[in-house]
Amino acid sequence: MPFVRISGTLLHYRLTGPEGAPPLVFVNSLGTDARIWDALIATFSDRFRCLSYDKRGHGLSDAPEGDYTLDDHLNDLEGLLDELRLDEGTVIGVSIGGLIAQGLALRAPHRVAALVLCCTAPRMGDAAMWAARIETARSKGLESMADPVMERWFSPDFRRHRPDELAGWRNLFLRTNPLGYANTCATLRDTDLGADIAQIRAPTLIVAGDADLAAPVELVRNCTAIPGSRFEVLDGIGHIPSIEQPARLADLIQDFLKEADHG
Ligand SMILES: O=C(O)CC1=CCC(=O)O1
Repeated sequence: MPFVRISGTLLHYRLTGPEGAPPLVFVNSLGTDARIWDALIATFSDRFRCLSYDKRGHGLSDAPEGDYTLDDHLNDLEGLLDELRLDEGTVIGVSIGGLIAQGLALRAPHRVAALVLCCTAPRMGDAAMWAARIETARSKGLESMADPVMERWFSPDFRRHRPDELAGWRNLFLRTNPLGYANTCATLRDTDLGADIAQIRAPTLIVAGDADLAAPVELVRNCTAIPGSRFEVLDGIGHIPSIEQPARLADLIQDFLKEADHG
């Protein structure tokens, strides 16, 4: 069954690939669900055990009431890994998913063989910006945000040339539970790992997109405080490289895993 209850919260997950193969764990961004990883997982699931899940407040997972903390997300992820008996893996996160990945590497380093941080930073946005988004989501829902969010997620080229995909991902955003969305914005409002990430010892690949308006290249560069990390910029790509250019992202991850001796 692709559902599991962690401390009362129902989480939806997908697990593919050979049993016993090295795990890849995928963590989604705000306003999306596990489907953003499908194309990438298709290229890895012949030789890796691939876990993706809808983080709380998103997709088919529960959207509990109240502001979510980084620890809530980490408890969910560690609970899921325990339940599926995945002791250690490469954790690949985008945006808030990358923040959760950094949090896991700090809280449970033994579980993180390597990190892939896409379009993320130790601190994203500021408190006032997240407070405004929380207020809008709670009082009016997500409709009024959909167009600006698509501009932040996707490059101008993607929006111009791939209108059906744009419409589909917009639908995904609009079908997100507004309260789950707002409660997740609270995690972003309250989390700053800037003083901590220099302690991370996992081999780390950092990926930015030069057309990303949500996490501009210079913001993502803050992740390079992780010692020994490798920083790559994908040209012409927005905030969700696993959707816009999964093959280019897969190549970067494959090279990195080989170098880190995990592939
Ligand atoms: O601005 C957006 O909606 C994109 C985003 C910020 C944090 C996250 O996970 O996605």
